[in-house]
Amino acid sequence: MNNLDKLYQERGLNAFEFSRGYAAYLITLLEKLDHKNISECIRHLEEARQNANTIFIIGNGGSASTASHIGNDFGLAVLKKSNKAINKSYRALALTDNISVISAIGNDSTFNNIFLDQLKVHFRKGDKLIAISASGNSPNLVAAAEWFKEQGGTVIGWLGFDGGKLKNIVDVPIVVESPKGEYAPVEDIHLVINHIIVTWMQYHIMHEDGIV
Ligand SMILES: O=C(CO)[C@@H](O)[C@H](O)[C@H](O)[C@H](O)COP(=O)(O)O
Repeated sequence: MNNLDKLYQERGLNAFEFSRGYAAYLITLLEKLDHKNISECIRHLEEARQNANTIFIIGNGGSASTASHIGNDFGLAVLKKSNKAINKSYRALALTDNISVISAIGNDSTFNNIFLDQLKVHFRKGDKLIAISASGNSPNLVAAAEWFKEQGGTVIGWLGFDGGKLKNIVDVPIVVESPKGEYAPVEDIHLVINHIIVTWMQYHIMHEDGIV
């Protein structure tokens, strides 16, 4: 039984109490956030921005939507706040968004290659990869991360539970440590990490541009 099972089953909570208990539990996980590795992640993103490299983002299911969200925020949310004439935004690309390419790879090859094959097309030296996975064990992410590292690229993992296989593959693991199977809080906190990073980037670039 994980913590959410316990919250509902052992305490027999109604919706109001469950909502309050879920929020309180999220706070306990947020308090354990790995700020050292979040700042290390930002250091790699900055390096990519300074050198005009691309940051690829990948994930399945709920984490695919987080990848799309990051692709939007790292690029456009940052551009919005900076001096558009200079355009110092991050070159961020979610590989979850082209259904034509994903369905072709899945249909013609194997679903395990949906990110790997896209990376084979787009990867350039100096690029970075963010792999988002609650379990850390999705085979298509593991295959993409291993190949990316073989090319000399840096891989950052936004992970959950015990970090899974990806924890030992990636260069920078940000693990929302939690009982196996507790997807919802891990996915919630990955979005919080996105917003921490994006908000910091916005201030950082506005500072560079002399706006703040
Ligand atoms: O959103 C959820 C669960 O909250 C699901 O869609 C979940 O993301 C999918 O089962 C994924 O395939 C899980 O993959 P991963 O995060 O463990 O790599």
